Amino acid sequence: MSFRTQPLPAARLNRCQLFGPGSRSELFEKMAKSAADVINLDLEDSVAPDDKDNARRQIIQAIGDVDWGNKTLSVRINGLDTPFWYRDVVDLLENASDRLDQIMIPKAGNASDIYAVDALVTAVEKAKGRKKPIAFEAIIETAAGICHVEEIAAASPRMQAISLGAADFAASMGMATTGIGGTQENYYMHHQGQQYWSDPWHWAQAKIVAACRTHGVLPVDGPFGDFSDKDGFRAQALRSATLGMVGKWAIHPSQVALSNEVFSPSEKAVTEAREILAAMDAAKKAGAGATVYKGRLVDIASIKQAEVIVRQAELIAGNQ
Ligand SMILES: CC(=O)SCCNC(=O)CCNC(=O)[C@H](O)C(C)(C)COP(=O)(O)OP(=O)(O)OC[C@H]1O[C@@H](n2cnc3c(N)ncnc32)[C@H](O)[C@@H]1OP(=O)(O)O
Ligand SMILES: O=CC(=O)O
Ligand SMILES: [Mg+2]
Repeated sequence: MSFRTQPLPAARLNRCQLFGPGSRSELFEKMAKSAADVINLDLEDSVAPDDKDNARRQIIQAIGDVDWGNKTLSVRINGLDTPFWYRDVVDLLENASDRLDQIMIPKAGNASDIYAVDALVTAVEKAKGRKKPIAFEAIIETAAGICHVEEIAAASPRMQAISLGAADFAASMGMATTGIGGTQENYYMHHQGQQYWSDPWHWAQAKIVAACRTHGVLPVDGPFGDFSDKDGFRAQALRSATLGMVGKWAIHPSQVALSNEVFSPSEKAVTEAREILAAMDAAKKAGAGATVYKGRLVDIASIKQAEVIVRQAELIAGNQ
C-alpha cells in the first residue's frame, strides 16, 4: 500500500485506434469519417523507405485540411534507430496545424527514448510558439521495451497511452510465429489427450497495464493482423478489456465496430454498476462497509470497480 493515490489517465475515449499508411492519402477522409476514437496516421512500418518524404508531406497537409471531428489525431513517427524520426518530429511540429494532438513513438526501449523525443518536441514547440502541447503515446514492441515499461510510462508528463505491438514484439522476443496477435497454434497445454490453448500475450499485457495504471497512462492493445477473423479479434479484445486495457488498434476498417463494441460497457454492466453503487450507498447510511447484492458480497472495493464502468459509460455519453 502506498500513500500516493493512483493517478487517473486522460479523460478521453480510446476504444479504437484506426491506422492507415501516410502514403495512402485516399484513405484519410475515410479514416476521419470512421467511428474510431483515435486516428493514427503512419509514417513508420506501413510506409516504404522511399516514400517517407511524400507520406510526411501528405500527413501534414491532411492534418490541416481534413475534418477530423472530435477524434484524437496522432501520427506514428519512425523509430529512434532510423534516420527518419527527427525529420518526422521537426517537419510535423514546424508545419502541421494545431489540430495534431499526439505523436506515437514506436519501439520505445527505455525512458531516454521518450526523453529524446520530448527534448526535440519541446524545442520546436517553443521555437514555433505552438500553444497546444503535443501528447505522447508509445508502443512496447521490443524485449527492451517490456523490460523498461514502467520507466517509459513515467518518462514524461506528455505520456498518455501505451500500446502492445504484437508483431515487432514477437520478432524481438524471437517468438516462433508470423501471426500478429491472437491465438497461436503451438501455445497450448496438453492434458489427457486434449489441447488447451493459452495466451502468449497475457504476461506482456498485464505488465503494460500495471505500468500504465501506476502512472496514469491509458493501456491499449495493438494490432490483430487477420482482419478476416472477427471471432478471433473479439476474443483477443475481450481478454484485453478484462485485463484493464481501454481499447485496441484497427488495421482495417472492419475492426472498428468490433473494438468499439468490446470496449464500451454493455447496458447490463452499467445498470449493475449503478445498482452496486446504490447498494453501497444504502450500506454506508446503515453504517456498514459491506452488503449483499444479487447474492454476492459487495464492499468498499466494489465501489471502485463499479466506478470504472460508470466513468467509461459517462465518457461515452459525453462524446455523443
Ligand atoms: C504491425 C503494424 O505496425 S500495424 C500498423 C501499421 N499498418 C497499417 O497502418 C495498415 C493499415 N491498413 C491498410 O493499409 C489496409 O487496410 C490493408 C493494406 C490491410 C488492406 O487494404 P485494402 O486492400 O485497400 O483493403 P480493402 O480492399 O479490404 O478495403 C475496403 C475498404 O476500406 C478502405 N480502407 C482500407 N484500409 C483502410 C484504413 N486503414 N482506413 C480507412 N479505410 C480503409 C478501402 O479504401 C476500401 O474502401 P472502399 O470500399 O470505399 O473502396
Ligand atoms: O507496430 C505494431 C506491431 O505490432 O509491431
Ligand atoms: Mg511495430
